Amino acid sequence: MEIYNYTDLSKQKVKELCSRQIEDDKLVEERVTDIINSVKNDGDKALFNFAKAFDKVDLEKLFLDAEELKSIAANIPADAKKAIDTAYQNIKTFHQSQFKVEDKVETMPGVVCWRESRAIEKVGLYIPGGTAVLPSTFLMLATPAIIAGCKEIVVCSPPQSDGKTNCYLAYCAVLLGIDKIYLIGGAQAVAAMAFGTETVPQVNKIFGPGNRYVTMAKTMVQNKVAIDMPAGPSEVLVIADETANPSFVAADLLAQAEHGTDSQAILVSTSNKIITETLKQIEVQLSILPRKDIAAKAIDNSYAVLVDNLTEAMDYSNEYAPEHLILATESFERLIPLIINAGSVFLGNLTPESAGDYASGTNHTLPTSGFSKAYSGVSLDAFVKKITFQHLSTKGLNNIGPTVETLAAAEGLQAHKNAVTIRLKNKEQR
Ligand SMILES: NC(=O)c1ccc[n+]([C@@H]2O[C@H](COP(=O)([O-])OP(=O)(O)OC[C@H]3O[C@@H](n4cnc5c(N)ncnc54)[C@H](O)[C@@H]3O)[C@@H](O)[C@H]2O)c1
Ligand SMILES: N[C@H](CO)Cc1c[nH]c[nH+]1
Ligand SMILES: [Zn+2]
Repeated sequence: MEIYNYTDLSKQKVKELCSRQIEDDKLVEERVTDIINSVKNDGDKALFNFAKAFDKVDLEKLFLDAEELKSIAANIPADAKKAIDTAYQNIKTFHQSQFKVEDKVETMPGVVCWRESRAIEKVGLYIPGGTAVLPSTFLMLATPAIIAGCKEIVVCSPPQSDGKTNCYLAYCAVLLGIDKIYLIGGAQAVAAMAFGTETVPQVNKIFGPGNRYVTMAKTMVQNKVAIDMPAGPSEVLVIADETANPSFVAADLLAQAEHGTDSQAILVSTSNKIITETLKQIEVQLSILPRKDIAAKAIDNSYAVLVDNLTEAMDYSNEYAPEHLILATESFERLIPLIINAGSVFLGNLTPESAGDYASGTNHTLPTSGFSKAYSGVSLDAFVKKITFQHLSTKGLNNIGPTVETLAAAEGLQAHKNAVTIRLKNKEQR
């Protein structure tokens, strides 16, 4: 892990350090284009072929039904079942609290405007399953979809080598009342949900994190379906001052590093001592991780920045726009107003990022690669559309009419003007 001194960094270097561009992005784009075209042209046949090529499995069929899921779910260990139940309750509680009915507003006498939410009817959820199968993502996506009232929820996740799914995902399906899991991974799953195949229903919006193939596919199908956001390789930025605990900081950095070799774990600190001790702790903790090779590579692609003060640290973080921001400092309260760009924030020395990954209640599907500059993470809002309504009474028509007539005339749109004039003139027909 390289260490930089913020005062020595040129603007160009900061930009470079904040970019998540990887050299073979072009290659991924070409591969994904081919995959999308195959699914578009050959439907299910392409999906069977990709399962064989990428997941090394000869599938008999492309999904598991409710009976099969129930029988696989029966194998879940009791402690895992309890943990999933607890996480589900917290996620449900937090997302239910996001349900808000907005007030009607009288913008001028007799002119009333308001917004109502309607669920997106058909949604597609992608649950990663390459380097690790993520039942937590199933909870994070399906829970708000159900609360929002989405009618059709299509779930895709890569198949295991036995052509099935694991007991944790199956248990989530049973718990959530989802009666099918499509055994499809990668860009091909995204293409299947975007265009539909003989077996996979086409959806209106695709949600979920994934590797570079999945994320590239999501960005490429956007002229056909909506997507939640680019939620690619996980990343974390930790701001630590001298009140931080280096072993906690190291643990948080490694937690995101173990997701994949292309994950990033960035440390920004006001203290040289904290940086040195954290790096030592990373070595110690890394050695006992089962996924140490993956995490070590991600740590190699990451870096630390030494800053003069916490305000400078926040400046760097806002430029980087991390998926996860950890404020490992007792002064976290005063930093909150300075946060401009971040997917989700973890406050103080006792709040591990893993709490948000699994069970605190916030959603872990978050924008990566600097997209937290413009996107929010998944929430209940992502599963609904907001429809605006307006109603004009006689008083309202009289009040607003002349304004609309004048503006329509200014734009040279006579029919627009007439739609008002005809009503103003025909008082008896109102
Ligand atoms: N941003 C977020 O909110 C968030 C949340 C959870 C996980 N993640 C990230 O999701 C990612 C999950 O990635 P994963 O790989 O474990 O699972 P994945 O399910 O995203 O990808 C696995 C699939 O990738 C496809 N694939 C693999 N190699 C390929 C190749 N060479 N060419 C074409 N397709 C190929 C295969 O179809 C395979 O089924 C990780 O990077 C993790 O950090 C992000
Ligand atoms: N950290 C991931 C989001 O970037 C979510 C996750 C799932 N399981 C563990 N972690
Ligand atoms: Zn994680």
